[in-house]
Amino acid sequence: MTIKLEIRSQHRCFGGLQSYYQHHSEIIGLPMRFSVYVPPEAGEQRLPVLFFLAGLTCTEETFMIKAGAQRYAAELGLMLVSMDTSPRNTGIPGEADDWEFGSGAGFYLDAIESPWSKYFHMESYVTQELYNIILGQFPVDPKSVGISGHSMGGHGALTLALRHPELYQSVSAFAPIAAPIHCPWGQKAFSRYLGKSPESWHKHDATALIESGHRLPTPLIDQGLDDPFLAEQLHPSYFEAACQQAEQPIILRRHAGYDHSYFFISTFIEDHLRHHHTFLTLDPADSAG
Ligand SMILES: N[C@@H](CCC(=O)N[C@@H](CSC=O)C(=O)NCC(=O)O)C(=O)O
Repeated sequence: MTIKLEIRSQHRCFGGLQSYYQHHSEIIGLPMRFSVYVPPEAGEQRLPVLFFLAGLTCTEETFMIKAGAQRYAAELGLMLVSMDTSPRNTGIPGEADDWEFGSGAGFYLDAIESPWSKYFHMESYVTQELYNIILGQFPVDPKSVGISGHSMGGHGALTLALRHPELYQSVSAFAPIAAPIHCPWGQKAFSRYLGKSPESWHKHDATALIESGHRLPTPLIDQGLDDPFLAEQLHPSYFEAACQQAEQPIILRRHAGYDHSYFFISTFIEDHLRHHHTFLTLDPADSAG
């Protein structure tokens, strides 16, 4: 089924095209916005694509404006997709009162607790509706799909790759919330979106998913050591320990002096795009065995 997309704006960028879209989302029940960068190679060719999940307070614009990814995507022939970080204007009282929860803080899961369960279906939106729009209505190779993200979006990238291994062939993250059940951001969001059951929390925690046997393509993870959220919110070492215990390959790089901002992301985005491009253009014959 072709979904009607409203083009909000389009901009030539490094020879490709940066576009912003809005559409009615069946899964959310409200309008949703997303952004796409199509590199210059696109024509008859089907391209690898990278979904980027942004963090708390961000929108579909943040990554495209601040990460500086298009220069490398144009060079590599990689399509980029980013999306808003939650449903908006739902009418739920207080939805936009707290930057850590509600609007701009959908945590890439499907809420099961009222009132959030009526609209907050970000996991299904990203893995089903938006995924099908991108694969069905853009020049994409359906076997070459990567996922990345930052902070809350890094949690989203890791958990969606772990929960839906058939959908994503490459994974990376910047400063992910790597063990949300052990940090205040995660505990606030999970208690309100998912209720009290520990089982439902574990299904959306990257570290717990590794511990329970889920696996993902070797993720590249970058973490700044001057990140003000590192000690209390992010816990990459919990994820690293679980991966070591499970013999899950992982590339975790720690960078002295870098913080949580898009200055950090823009410094290392080239490495992430090259990581995805390598995985997404591997000849299956080379990786068999
Ligand atoms: N508003 C907050 C800061 C919020 C913040 O730092 N958001 C990060 C993601 S944090 C985890 O998901 C972000 O990417 N912000 C966008 C940006 O342009 O930097 C505060 O006031 O402290």
